[in-house]
Amino acid sequence: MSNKTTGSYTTTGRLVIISGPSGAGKSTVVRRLLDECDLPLEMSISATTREPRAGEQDGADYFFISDEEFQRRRKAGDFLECKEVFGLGHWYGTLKNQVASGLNDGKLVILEIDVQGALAILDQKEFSPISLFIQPGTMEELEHRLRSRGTETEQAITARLETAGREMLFLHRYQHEIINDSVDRAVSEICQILKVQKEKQACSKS
Ligand SMILES: Nc1nc2c(ncn2[C@@H]2O[C@H](COP(=O)(O)OP(=O)(O)O)[C@@H](O)[C@H]2O)c(=O)[nH]1
Ligand SMILES: Nc1ncnc2c1ncn2[C@@H]1O[C@H](COP(=O)(O)OP(=O)(O)O)[C@@H](O)[C@H]1O
Repeated sequence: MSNKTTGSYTTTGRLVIISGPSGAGKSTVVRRLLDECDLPLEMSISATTREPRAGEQDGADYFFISDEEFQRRRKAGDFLECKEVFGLGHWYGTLKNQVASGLNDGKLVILEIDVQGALAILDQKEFSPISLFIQPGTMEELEHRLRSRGTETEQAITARLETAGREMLFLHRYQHEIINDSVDRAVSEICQILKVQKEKQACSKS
């Protein structure tokens, strides 16, 4: 991942940060984007210490690992960024080895991560990620989506809603705001933004 001569990250690929409140529809939109957007996209699979939900697969949705393993890998420097999200004791982190080959191969490597993690990457000068903040329209809609998804306890829903209020304050740090009131529209807007960025990058190299 690190360019041996300059010590900086290679610029052939690009990180794409997709974040925003839990329940805004990030996973739904990213899944569709990977299927429908005609660009060299690659998903970075994060590690987490939370329990898998019904239907989630290790190595596809996340690498589900123990607290001990997570902290061991954290100390070993395996993460590009990692955070305890929602204050419920669950850690999430972007693994360096998940982004390295994609960046070297010129891919747009998608990081679906929380706002703290996004800010940590935006603060690292060696990256110039494309950053998108997905939001649901209203807090009422967010709560409705979290409840109807049916995956969280009441405590987890409350933590997500409280965190959402704080996350909205960082919207200005992102290049693009996507209001996900229609998945079709959100997917096509994001695909269009990524195409424009990819074109710009190609032009600046030629
Ligand atoms: N900082 C960071 N956040 C992550 C990472 N992977 C996932 N997240 C975020 O952790 C939060 C919780 O994710 P998850 O438990 O899957 O719940 P959901 O957002 O309600 O679907 C979401 O905001 C994710 O975007 C990661 O590698 N790093
Ligand atoms: N535009 C939308 N309109 C209505 N429901 C949506 C929309 N996008 C996502 N959802 C639903 O909202 C819930 C949360 O979406 P999800 O993708 O899991 O959010 P996140 O990954 O941001 O936590 C899911 O039940 C999903 O089907």
